[in-house]
Amino acid sequence: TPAAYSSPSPLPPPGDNGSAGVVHPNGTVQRLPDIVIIGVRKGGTRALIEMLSLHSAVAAAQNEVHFFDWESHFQKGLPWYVRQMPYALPGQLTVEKTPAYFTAGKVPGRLHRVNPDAKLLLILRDPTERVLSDYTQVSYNRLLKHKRHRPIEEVLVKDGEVNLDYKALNRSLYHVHMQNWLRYFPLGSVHVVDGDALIRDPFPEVQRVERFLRLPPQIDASNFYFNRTKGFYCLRDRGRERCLHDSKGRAHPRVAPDILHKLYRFFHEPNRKFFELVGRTFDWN
Ligand SMILES: Nc1ncnc2c1ncn2[C@@H]1O[C@H](COP(=O)(O)OS(=O)(=O)O)[C@@H](OP(=O)(O)O)[C@H]1O
Repeated sequence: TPAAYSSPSPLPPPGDNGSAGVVHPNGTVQRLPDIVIIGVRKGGTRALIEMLSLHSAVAAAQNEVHFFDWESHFQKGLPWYVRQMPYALPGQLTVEKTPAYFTAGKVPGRLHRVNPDAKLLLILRDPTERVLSDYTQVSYNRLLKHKRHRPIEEVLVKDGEVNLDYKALNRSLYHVHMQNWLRYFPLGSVHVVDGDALIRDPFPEVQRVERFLRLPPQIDASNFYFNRTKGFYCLRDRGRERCLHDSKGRAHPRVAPDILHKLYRFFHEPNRKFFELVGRTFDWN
C-alpha cells in the first residue's frame, strides 16, 4: 500500500516485498529482478546481459537502473524500481544490470532486504586489464567534454609506487568487495563469469550461466559469430546480426612494461584472496 512507502526508509519492512509487481492488461508484468548482474564495471556486463537475453525465458532491463547505489533513485522507493523493469511474460525471469553495484558498499544489504533469493551474476576480468579499460572509458568521456585527462602512467604510479588513491585500482580489488557481498548472500547465490573467457569464446561461458540459473539449455553456438572488423564476437538472434556499441571494445593505452609488471605484482595477493573466497582460480596475470 502507498502508506508503506511514506516511512523514513524507502524500503518496506524486511520480508514484505508485496509491492513486487505491476500487472499489465496484456498479461505482462513488471517485477523485481530475479537476477541481478552486479558488475564489475568494464567486466563485460553489457555483453553478458545481451547474450542472456537470447534466451526466451529472460526479460532484461534495457538501461542501467542504479537503484541501490544512487541515493536519488533509492529514495524513490521500490515502486519506482519495479517500474524500471522490463515487461516480462509469465514464466520469464527478469534481469537488470548495474555494474557499479559490485563496488558500492551499501548495495548488498539493500538488495538482500528487497530480495534475499536474488541470483547474482558477477563478471570479472583480469584486474589490471579492467583498470586499463576503466581508465580508457574515463579519459574518453573527459576528451568528449574537452577536459584534461592525465596520461595513464601518471595516474597508475605515485612516487615510484602503485598509486593506491586511484579509484579504478580499488575497483579491481575484487576480494574487498566480494567480502562485503558475502556478508549478505551465500556464495551459492553468486555465479562468477570469466569475462576474459567471454571475450575469447562466449558460448561456453553463457552455457555455464544457463546452468546456474537453471534455465533449459536454449542458447546455441550458432547465436555467436566472430566479427573480424569489430574484433569481438557478435550476436545472431533469430537471423538478425548485431554487435555491441562502439564504446565496447576500445583500444587500451600502451603502458610501459615495468609499470605493467608492477601492477601485475600488486594484484597478485588480492587475487589470491579472491580465489580463496570463491573457491576457484582465474587465469589472471
Ligand atoms: N562481444 C563483445 N563485444 C564487445 N565488447 C565485449 C564483448 N564481450 C566482452 N566485451 C568487453 O566488455 C567490456 C565493457 O564492459 P561493460 O559492458 O561491463 O562496461 S560498462 O561498465 O558497462 O561500461 C569491453 O571492454 P573494453 O574492451 O575495455 O572496451 C569489452 O572488452
